[in-house]
Amino acid sequence: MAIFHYHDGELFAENVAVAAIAAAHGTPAYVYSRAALEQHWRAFDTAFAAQPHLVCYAVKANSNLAVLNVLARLGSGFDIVSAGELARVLAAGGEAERTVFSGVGKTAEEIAYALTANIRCFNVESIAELERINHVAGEMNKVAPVSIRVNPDVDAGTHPYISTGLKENKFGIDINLAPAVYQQAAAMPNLDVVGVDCHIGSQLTSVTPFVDALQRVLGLIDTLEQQGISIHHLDIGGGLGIHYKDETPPTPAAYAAAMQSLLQGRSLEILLEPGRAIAGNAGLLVTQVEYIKATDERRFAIVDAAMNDLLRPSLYQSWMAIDPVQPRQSEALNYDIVGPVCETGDFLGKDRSLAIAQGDLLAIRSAGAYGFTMSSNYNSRPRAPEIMVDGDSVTLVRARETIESLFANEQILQD
Ligand SMILES: Cc1ncc(COP(=O)(O)O)c(C=O)c1O
Ligand SMILES: N[C@@H](CCCC[NH3+])C(=O)O
Repeated sequence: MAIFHYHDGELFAENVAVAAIAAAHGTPAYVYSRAALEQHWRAFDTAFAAQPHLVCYAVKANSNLAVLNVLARLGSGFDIVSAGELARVLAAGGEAERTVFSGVGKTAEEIAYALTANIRCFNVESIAELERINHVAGEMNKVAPVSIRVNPDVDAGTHPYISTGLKENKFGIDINLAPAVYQQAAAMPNLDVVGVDCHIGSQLTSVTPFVDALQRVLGLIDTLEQQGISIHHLDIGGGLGIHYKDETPPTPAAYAAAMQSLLQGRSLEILLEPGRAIAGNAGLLVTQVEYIKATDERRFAIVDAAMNDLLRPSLYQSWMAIDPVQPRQSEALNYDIVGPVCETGDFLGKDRSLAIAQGDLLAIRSAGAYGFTMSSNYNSRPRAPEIMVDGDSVTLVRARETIESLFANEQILQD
């Protein structure tokens, strides 16, 4: 049985009617499925079972403590990009020793915090960052485990805003320059070179760019071996796409098979950093139609969720499925699904054929990744609650923000 499915004419999350969740917690609201999170994480873990590996879930996709805790209980590692994400992992019961620290802009404070926590590895993105980590580790009398994120100059074939492995992107170190940078790193007294890292982009729907990148990275590892630098782990990043509309991304098993065909005979531990493929289709955003408004040009369904709740359609023109929670039999008409925010770009879907009326609930699908984590308070809108379904049980895992909390840290001048 699909985890989000229709039964008796209404949408369910596991064994719970989405309309019942909306009635209890209001809208807009994020709804996650524990079973889906577990199933998606296990799909990666099982696919790579043939070799030493660690699935390091990319926290940025969905960093709710309950989500991180569900994955930590399975033995997940984590990929973080800030001190805040590390603090979340630790608060959720995850282990720093199973956590890698990515990102181009780590501050000295973040590096010190990660070293104190005993992080598994820093994925380093520049020479200046290597120098900073070496310096901070030295001051703390520590040796920092590092791997260098290399940029293999591979076209991931995805949206330009989420492609990261091209020379023109800010990420990583040019793979052609990497041997010299590894020599520099190896000579720094407070660094321990343990790995190579590569992440080429997000929402990839073909294995070809992954395979191309892996071939280049394995060539680098061979070069490094010849230069006396031995590599313990290879972090192949995240990026595997999901089904939003008509994509047919490779399954984790197909992805693993393609990668493993190149890895045979090598004694490398493989680290993975999937985010979207674990959390994306484990969540939806439920929203209510506030008004129907027709002009000469278009028909709008104005809903109570907006770009501040779910930015992907506005930011990337992403298409996300929008389904009625309790479908009607009436005639379907074309609607633009828009929010109350004062921006023309505030839309969740355009030209959608739907049979709906004022007051109806809609589910925006595939919203478990890069949904809540990219939300904001724009237009002074409190952030939506997050709710985890587990079989028959429903837990509010983050309460709806209150209006007072929006300005609790502000103050007015005294005179
Ligand atoms: C370094 C790094 N690792 C992992 C991820 C997770 O990517 P995805 O959610 O596409 O699997 C990202 C985001 O693209 C990233 O920048
Ligand atoms: N936020 C993006 C993905 C960015 C990946 C982060 N490295 C999305 O929603 O598709």
